[in-house]
This record gives sequence, C-alpha cells and structure tokens, in this order.
Amino acid sequence: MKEEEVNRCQIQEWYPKFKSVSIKTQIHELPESFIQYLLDDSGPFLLPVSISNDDALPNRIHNPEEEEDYQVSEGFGDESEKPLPPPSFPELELKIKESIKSLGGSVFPKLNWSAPKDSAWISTIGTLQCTTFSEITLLLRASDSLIHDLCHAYDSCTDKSLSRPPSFFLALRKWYPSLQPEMEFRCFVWGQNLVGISQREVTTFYPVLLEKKSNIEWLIRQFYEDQVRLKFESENYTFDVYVTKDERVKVLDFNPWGAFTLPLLFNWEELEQNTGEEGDQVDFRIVESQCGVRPGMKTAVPFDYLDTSSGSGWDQFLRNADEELQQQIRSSEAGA
Ligand SMILES: Nc1ncnc2c1ncn2[C@@H]1O[C@H](COP(=O)(O)OP(=O)(O)OP(=O)(O)O)[C@@H](O)[C@H]1O
Repeated sequence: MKEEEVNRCQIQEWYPKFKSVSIKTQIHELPESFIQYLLDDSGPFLLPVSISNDDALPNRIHNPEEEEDYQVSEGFGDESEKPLPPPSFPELELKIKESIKSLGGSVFPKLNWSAPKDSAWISTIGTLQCTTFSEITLLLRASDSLIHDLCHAYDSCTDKSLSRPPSFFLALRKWYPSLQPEMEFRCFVWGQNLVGISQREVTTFYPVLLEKKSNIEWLIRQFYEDQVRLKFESENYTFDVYVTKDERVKVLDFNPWGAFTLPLLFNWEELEQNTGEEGDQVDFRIVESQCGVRPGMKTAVPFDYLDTSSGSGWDQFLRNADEELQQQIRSSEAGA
C-alpha cells in the first residue's frame, strides 16, 4: 500500500468530494498543541479548562495511584514541582461549539481516519455522542485506538516516508441516534471493480437481510457506479455505506485495502482473486443464520489488548479464526 492511498482515506480529503452523498460533517484543523495534549501521558489526566460554564466536566480525572505524589508536591516542593495548570484551547473550543450547534446539538467525533470507538464506555451514555467540547476531548484523550492515527497511520506503507500526517483534523459528524447496524455494509474495490460487499456488524444474524439482500446489492452497485468509481482515485480500497429506510445510500467512510482494515466476512486473498470484470461478480456476504455469526473481531478494544505488532500472535490468531470460520461456512453450505 502506498502513502497516497492512505492519505485519500482521510476524512478531510474525501469528504469535500462526497459531501452530497454522506452525512453532514464539519471539519476543523487541530492546533499542534492539542495533538501534543492528546499524546501526553506523562502527568495526571487533565481536561482542558472550558471557556463556558455549561460545559462542566470535572477537569481532572481522579487517579488514586497518582494522587499521593500530586498532593505531596503541593506546598512542599519548589516552584518546578508545582502541578502544571490545566491546558486550555479557547479558539478551538469556540469553533467546535459553533459546529455542534449548527449540526443540531449532538455530534460523532473522529480524527483523520478513526473514531475513538474504544472510549465510548467512559461517556455517561456509553456512546460516542457528544454535545460539548469537554466530552469530545475526554473521548479523544481516553482512546487508545486513535494512537493509530496519531503515530502509526503509515506503518503498512511500502513507500513509508512519513511518521505522521503534517496536520490532524477533527471531523464532527451530525449524530444519528437511530442508525440500524444491519443497514451498514463494507464494500471492497479491487482494481477499480466492486468485488465484495459484507455486512458490517458481523456478530449478529439479521433475518431481515435475507429478504432484502438482492435489493441492497442493486442499490450499492448503482451507488458505486454513479457516485464512487470515478471520484475515488485509488485502485484498491474499501468504503462503508449506510442504506436508509427510503433506499438512499450514504457513504460513511473510506479505508485502505488490507493492513488495519477488517475484511469482515472475507479474507483479503479471496477478494483479490475476484476480478469483478464481468460486471456482475459482486460477492455479497451476510450472516446467513445464527450459526454463521462471527466472534467480535472489533478494533474497539484497548490498545494493549489489540497488540498487532509482529510476534504478538494477533495476525496469526486472525488468520486461524478466519480459516476456521470459512470452514464452518463451507460445511454449513454443504449441509444446506
Ligand atoms: N454520525 C453518526 N452518528 C451515529 N453513529 C455513527 C455516526 N457515524 C458513525 N457512526 C457509527 O460508528 C461506527 C464507526 O464509525 P466510523 O466508521 O466512522 O469509525 P472508524 O473509526 O473509521 O471505524 P473503522 O475503523 O471500523 O472504519 C459506524 O459503523 C456507525 O455505526
């Protein structure tokens, strides 16, 4: 994979071209001081001081292990030992506040490529829905999966020259409270041909998909031909879509081919064998029965748990799990 292919999948790159067929989003460039704040885990977890009183989250997360040192240093040490004042980003906060308002009061935040999915547990409602700058900052600061965007985005590139992108952006997307998980699909494009479509949430069997499958396939194929094929410049990539009740297709995200992108109900090798040249060779996979559900292979887990470095065994684990499940699918198809 090339750096330019990874770059095209950044939301600030693709969104302007796909605005009319995506969900309402506002994008802000982040100051470097904010990035350093997200990366800094040297001291206690301080939330920025807010410019407004209605944005009141406690500005320090209690950490009992650090508490003792923190208190001892107060009053006894010299000036250099005094705790640093909490950070503050008034300009950014103001812009974000305005965006939240113009997007209807609630947003879903993400950086250039990823959302802080692994921090949803920390919010009071257990989702990524945010109504204030403090809530957004808390989710971003608590997320391990954003470390991928911040430090490892180009790790799988064959022409890697960058350790990180020159700028980071915060995308605020209008919050949709009632997205149906069964209506989200990942689409696989190989050699500019749509070769595969997979149900996005693979841990559940949705009977409704059995009856809607051919119609959904038709809608997505049309969407790809009309809206994506000529506009997205990579040869190989994936894109995620949502199919609305009134049969409109919305693009939610683009991801590079392979590496950190999950192939869901496929493996990359079989997708690469499907040339799709006949125009009608889209392999559309859904979980066909309760027996076909996949274990929760999510990226939304703490980073330590998802140690993908070489030798961690995670790659091998995924390969084995994949082979085992392919085997299960084949046997259940043979038995059907
Ligand atoms: N605006 C929104 N409102 C509510 N839920 C949303 C919104 N946008 C996305 N989601 C939900 O959050 C999930 C993750 O979103 P998204 O694909 O943007 O994150 P990501 O970090 O890029 O994920 P991945 O790495 O798996 O591609 C989506 O599958 C969708 O269910």
